[in-house]
Amino acid sequence: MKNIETLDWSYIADDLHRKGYGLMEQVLSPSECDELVASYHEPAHYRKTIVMERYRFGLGEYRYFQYPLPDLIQHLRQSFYAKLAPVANKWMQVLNIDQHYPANFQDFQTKCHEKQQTKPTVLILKYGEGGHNTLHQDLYGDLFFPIQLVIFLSDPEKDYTGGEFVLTQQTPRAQSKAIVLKPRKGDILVFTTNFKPVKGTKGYYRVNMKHGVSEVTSGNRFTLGIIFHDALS
Ligand SMILES: O=C(O)CCC(=O)C(=O)O
Ligand SMILES: [Fe+2]
Repeated sequence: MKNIETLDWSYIADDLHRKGYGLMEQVLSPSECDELVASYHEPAHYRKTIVMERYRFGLGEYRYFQYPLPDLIQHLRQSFYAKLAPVANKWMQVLNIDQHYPANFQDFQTKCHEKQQTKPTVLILKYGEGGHNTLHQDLYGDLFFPIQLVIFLSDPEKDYTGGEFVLTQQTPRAQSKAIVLKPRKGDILVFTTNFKPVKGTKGYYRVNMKHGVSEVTSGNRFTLGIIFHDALS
């Protein structure tokens, strides 16, 4: 894994402010990705498996990790949080929302626990042919962090086809804009969980964002999602 400290954080912060997402290329090595994919089949890591069609979330399956998280994931969650908290705080400030995110992850987690949000939300997702994920937002209680990550564990065109990552951006009183991305294995996509500020003529306003995955047309696609807030259940 690349050293998180040496990634270009000012570039990512800029992209998040401007577009609501930013891509960090080749952060995990192919073997780290393969190990995570292999761990999908070790039930001891997980607290719950969700068959997506049962809830009409799409077609595919995902598993929520159990605490303690594997070291690599815990490290990514803590170190990305610390880099992203200033961006989140800036968003809340310009939107006049009374929410301050502590500088370090442990303190944020304590705030989640105080709201009974104690269950880990980190998940690994698997989509086969026909698999897809309907547009959604990952909110798991009142307290949420407005930015999250997806780590791409499979190679587009080699391991699967189709399966683009889709973001929609909904400006008040307008139709949604779609953004379609196809990151490579080992890339980390950082994106908005529910809304981001946009500067208008009379100050900042909110645009809502959702994300999902278009249909996988062949092969298998695995991703790892890191959401920073914990869940009520
Ligand atoms: O599989 C994907 O690319 C999206 C996963 C997702 O919705 C998430 O991690 O929150
Ligand atoms: Fe999601």
